[in-house]
Amino acid sequence: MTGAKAAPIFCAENLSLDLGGREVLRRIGFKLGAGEVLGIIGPNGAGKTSLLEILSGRYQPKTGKVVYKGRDITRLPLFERARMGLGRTYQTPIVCEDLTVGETFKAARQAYKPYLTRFDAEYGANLVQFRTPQDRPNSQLKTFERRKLLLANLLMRRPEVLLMDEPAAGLINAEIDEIDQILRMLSKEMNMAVLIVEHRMELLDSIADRVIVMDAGEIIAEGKLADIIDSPAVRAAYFEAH
Ligand SMILES: Nc1ncnc2c1ncn2[C@@H]1O[C@H](COP(=O)(O)OP(=O)(O)OP(=O)(O)O)[C@@H](O)[C@H]1O
Repeated sequence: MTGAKAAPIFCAENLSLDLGGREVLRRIGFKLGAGEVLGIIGPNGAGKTSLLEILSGRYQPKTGKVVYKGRDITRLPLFERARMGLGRTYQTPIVCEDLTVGETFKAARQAYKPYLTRFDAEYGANLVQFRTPQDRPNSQLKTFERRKLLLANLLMRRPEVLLMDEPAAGLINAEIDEIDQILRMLSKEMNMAVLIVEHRMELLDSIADRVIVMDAGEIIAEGKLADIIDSPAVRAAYFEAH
């Protein structure tokens, strides 16, 4: 069973957030099922990244809850959420420039206990078809290789929920197609729940089961991308000045 019909594994309930004395998120809620891909779109400043920060544990909300597998994890720090199976990726794929690919895998294997094996590292690399030689310095990696390296490092811990901030940023079309295939496989074959903040409509159109549109800190539309993208509320958010 896939999509919205699956039991939710990850939920946001009534999340609000103040930053710099201003309310940047208001009453945000959604449910994410195992095997489901939920896209989040919205104009600049809508609050998408702030929401990811709450979901992954960097920000504490003013109100509301983050629930993972039925457990309230709102107060748990980032690393504890990671241990429980929540993976987060960032818009900019930052790797340690002084390490090689092999050293990066080793550091990821030993990031926290239980330490993972080379077999786990190979498993992660195979999932994203990362074929760059182990002795290659990270400083020589292109954006796509950096993204894949970080994703492989994440996947070797076998997360059940992925929170992704613009996984297609800085990629060319052929690379976006590959990311599309990888995300499809992770969600539909491996049953991971995937939440993606993404500006590339073509990627979301292809893989998102459902999309949430945010504007000025609120959810203004939700549904299949094709059904909501031309709605008056969404058009107003994108094309009318606030
Ligand atoms: N640390 C901060 N202090 C004060 N205001 C902030 C802070 N971080 C973000 N904001 C404000 O919160 C609002 C939401 O920002 P956020 O980065 O979450 O939006 P976004 O939808 O991710 O935008 P973008 O698509 O440009 O990345 C914006 O108005 C932003 O200026």
